[in-house]
Amino acid sequence: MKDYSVPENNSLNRDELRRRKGYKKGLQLSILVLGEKGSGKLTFLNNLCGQDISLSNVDDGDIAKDAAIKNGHAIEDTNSEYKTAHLSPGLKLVTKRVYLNDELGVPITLDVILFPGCGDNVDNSQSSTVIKNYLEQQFENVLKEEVRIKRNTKDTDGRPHVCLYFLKSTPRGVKKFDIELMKTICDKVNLIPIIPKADGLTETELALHKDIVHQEILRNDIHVFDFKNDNLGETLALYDMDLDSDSKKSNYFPNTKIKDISPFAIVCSNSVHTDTENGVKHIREYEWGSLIVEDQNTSDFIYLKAILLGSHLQELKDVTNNVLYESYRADVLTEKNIHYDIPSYTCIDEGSRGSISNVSTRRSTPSKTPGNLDMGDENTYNIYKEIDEKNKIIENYQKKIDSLEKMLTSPGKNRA
Ligand SMILES: Nc1nc2c(ncn2[C@@H]2O[C@H](COP(=O)(O)OP(=O)(O)OP(=O)(O)O)[C@@H](O)[C@H]2O)c(=O)[nH]1
Repeated sequence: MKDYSVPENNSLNRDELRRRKGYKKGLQLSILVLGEKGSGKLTFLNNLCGQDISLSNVDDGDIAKDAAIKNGHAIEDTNSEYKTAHLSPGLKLVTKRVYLNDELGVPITLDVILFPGCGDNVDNSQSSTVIKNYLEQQFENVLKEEVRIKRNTKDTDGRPHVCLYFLKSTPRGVKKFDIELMKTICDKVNLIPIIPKADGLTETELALHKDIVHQEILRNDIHVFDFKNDNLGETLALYDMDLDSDSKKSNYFPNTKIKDISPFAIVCSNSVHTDTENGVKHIREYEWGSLIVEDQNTSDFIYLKAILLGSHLQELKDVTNNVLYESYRADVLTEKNIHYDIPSYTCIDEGSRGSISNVSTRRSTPSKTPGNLDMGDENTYNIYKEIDEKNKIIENYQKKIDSLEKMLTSPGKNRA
């Protein structure tokens, strides 16, 4: 386990201090996992978490589930044997909170969200809408909470930060249903396509399937998470692992771009092997021998794990909040003809935080001009009312700040 204490005679920069503070508090990530029955979702999650997460014993207190069910966007999972989901029509929602530590010993709270039955019904036509509604409902919950005077965003934020979409290889390429669903949700969640059970494919078949998935994504204008120019070497280094320089031990070079290996092809297993030197590893056994799931040469599993729980965890959250949610928020407020700039404090970084007065003046101005708000709409009226109350509070604070500033800058007062 890493030591996060400040070393003697060594001053840490602000970013490093902030990072360490965050690490002490622990990290949180919400993962939505989609894919048809038997595609290996649960096995992957077990390998990712390093424990049997046993979804049959779901946590009833989960926010996402409650929120969706209350709003009629998903059918409650009354049958704890969720594995029989395909026998009954419709789509279920299962959520689970898992507590784990990453390789560096940092505590991570992982919220897992699954929709058993997705793509498994004879008629799957409603699934895309249900899942899209669920994602929008999570945004809506945050938006409603944001405009309250006393906010409790911690308990109402059920937004998944990433969707791992398991695309089983079929002789006909990617299924139409999967393309439709990915298209429907790609602007609501960071999408990362996965090719599971890569051990069932020869190298040539895998390359062909990756290429087919890639082409379908481009042709259908599906927006997948943008890894920009990040490379694999850095990803592993940040997670305290090295890309094996021995080309026999790694499929890629350290400067290989992550986007060039996507979609990730993974192999997972429920068999655990523990030894004193390498700790716990997952093994997939065959008649001819065995594979270690965590080996760099076996599949892309270890890169995906490093990306999710290490190098890109914060970026997945930032993009969810600052890009996907912001776009939803702008669309909703524009639709309702609300021209207010509802404060989004998370977007204010150190650089732009300098002037509180700028922020409050900008927000307070429109509170006196309701414009063409549809005040007949109760929801709009409530939002407007809460914004107005909030702006009044900000204005009062601004007045106090102004008078304090005057006191401080007045030479007569300073001398007194
Ligand atoms: N060969 C191979 N089998 C795998 C792999 N991953 C999972 N499996 C097997 O595939 C079967 C289904 O795996 P699950 O993880 O239960 O699949 P799931 O998508 O969660 O399925 P549902 O729970 O029914 O939705 C199990 O027998 C796993 O052992 C893999 O990488 N390779």
